[in-house]
Amino acid sequence: MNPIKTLDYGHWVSGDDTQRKAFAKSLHDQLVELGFLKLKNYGMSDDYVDHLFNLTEEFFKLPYEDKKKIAYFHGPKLQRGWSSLGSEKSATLDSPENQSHADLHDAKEHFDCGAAEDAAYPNQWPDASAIDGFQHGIEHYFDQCQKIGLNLMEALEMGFDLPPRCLQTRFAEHASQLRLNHYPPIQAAKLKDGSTNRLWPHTDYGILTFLLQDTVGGLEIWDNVNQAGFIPVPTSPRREMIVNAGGTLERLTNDFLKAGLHRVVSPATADDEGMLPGRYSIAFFLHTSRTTSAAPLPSFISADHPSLYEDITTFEFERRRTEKTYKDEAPIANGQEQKEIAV
Ligand SMILES: O=C(O)CCC(=O)C(=O)O
Ligand SMILES: [Fe+2]
Repeated sequence: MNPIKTLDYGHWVSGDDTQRKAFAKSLHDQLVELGFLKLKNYGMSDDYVDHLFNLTEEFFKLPYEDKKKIAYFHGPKLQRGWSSLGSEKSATLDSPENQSHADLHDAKEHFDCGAAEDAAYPNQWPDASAIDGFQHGIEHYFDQCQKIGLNLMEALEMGFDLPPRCLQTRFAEHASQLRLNHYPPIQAAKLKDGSTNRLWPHTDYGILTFLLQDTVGGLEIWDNVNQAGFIPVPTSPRREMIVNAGGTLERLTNDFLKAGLHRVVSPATADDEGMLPGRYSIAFFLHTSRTTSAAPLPSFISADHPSLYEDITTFEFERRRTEKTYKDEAPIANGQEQKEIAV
């Protein structure tokens, strides 16, 4: 049986005391045991989510020249705008099996943005004339996710029996990020040759990630319960929101809770010789204010379990992680090369 449980978010926001306590306990248990769960009834209709996926598809279908205008180049700034195929290298992150594989490619392109209020790192949007309603639609979804995230922080405080508001007060600044992912159609055989994957195993950096995926499949999570390999995340029902714990939460809890390792591969049902269809996903990364500490909270430190992490800011933690993924960055491929990398 698939161990990813589905929690009813409605029980948290409008349930009675018993339902709220049960939700907080399940959230805690799922994150501690597996690092993943799914949410239903999170307040967005199927039509709304369809609209988001339509905007996502429209963005990636824009001509190469339009995307290039808002290309992100690695540097001191945070990721904003379009990252071309192969520019980021998730294989250099933290999977036990791929630590030194800087030459492995992710067969995807993505678009990143922060909060509209995040003046320190302004967003880069495509021309409004090229794609109607994109900025407004994505900003709106961003705000919905941020609200869900803050609500879940209260649930986590209850689930972990932490002092009230000790997590919620860490979000004064708007430092979360939203990523649209596009995995272009690719020959299944290309993923089997060992150098390319849709997305190599990695953990995310923030507190929690909220992920929506389309119906193509291929997302797999590490089975932390049995330690017996990766297990597929079912694509149906499509509208459930997948939640996973990120690296900052792992640090704050002093490893009491581990960040969920995940990857995107060929779906199990794929024909080994054929083409995999293109795939889209939408990931929201809930981050604390950049100046807050990423050292373990006092509640998770004891004589038996001393602090495992140095006291750096969450921003510094994220910066170090991003630095790794752009190691050996290739120059941005031109339009034709983009197509060749994809197939
Ligand atoms: O595409 C997916 O399903 C996963 C995306 C992901 O893990 C990420 O963007 O960090
Ligand atoms: Fe991820």
